[in-house]
Amino acid sequence: MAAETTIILPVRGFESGKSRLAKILSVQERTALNARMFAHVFAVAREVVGSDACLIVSPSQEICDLAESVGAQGLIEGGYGLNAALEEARRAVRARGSDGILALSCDLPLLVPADIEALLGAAHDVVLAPDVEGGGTNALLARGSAQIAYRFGPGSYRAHVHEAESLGAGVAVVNRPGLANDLDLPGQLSLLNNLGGGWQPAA
Ligand SMILES: Nc1nc2c(ncn2[C@@H]2O[C@H](COP(=O)(O)OP(=O)(O)OP(=O)(O)O)[C@@H](O)[C@H]2O)c(=O)[nH]1
Ligand SMILES: O=C(O)[C@H](O)COP(=O)(O)O
Repeated sequence: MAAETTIILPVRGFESGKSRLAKILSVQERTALNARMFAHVFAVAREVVGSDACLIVSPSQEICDLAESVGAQGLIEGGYGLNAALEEARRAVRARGSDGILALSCDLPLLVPADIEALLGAAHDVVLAPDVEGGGTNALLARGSAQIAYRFGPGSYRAHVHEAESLGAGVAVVNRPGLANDLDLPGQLSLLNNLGGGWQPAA
């Protein structure tokens, strides 16, 4: 039977992601950091919906192989950035009949299962989790025919609200620490204290 909600996890190659941290972390350190954050978010997603309701979209064969080794679906993207990758993933998910599609960022060190459950429990067609500043979108759940265009990039939260309003879809907003605190900048590295070791910068 098709899953009620499928979670799409978009992830850049571990070596290339989090380029805004390149001034303070080496490529090896950023690789470890990205791998650690992905492992965390993926584990939480699997705990809530199960591996077979997770689709990882990435330019990295290694990451897709990793996803498939634990029963999730891996999809290699065509290479045109985050929004295009998510659209490709959404087509794949819809082809298998899932009703709800949750696009979830993989840079959320504080994420816990109750965060995803809060998104799934919101009774609206479009459910958004903005970042702490209200600029970006860290999670976007769209149900049924309310499949709004992905507008990730600067100001994406307002853009997603606008897309939903244009479609006449009801919007719920979920504000929780685990969803709002994405890690982008050096000043946010302390968020990683929530995770175990494996990413620490060299002394
Ligand atoms: N598949 C895929 N995922 C992406 C792409 N760009 C960003 N992501 C993922 O989208 C989520 C949010 O991305 P950002 O906060 O922009 O992270 P980032 O691109 O690694 O960070 P910067 O390089 O500092 O901009 C993370 O899970 C990223 O891995 C892309 O082109 N393709
Ligand atoms: O809304 C977005 O585009 C993504 O969450 C990434 O935003 P960020 O680069 O501010 O993390």
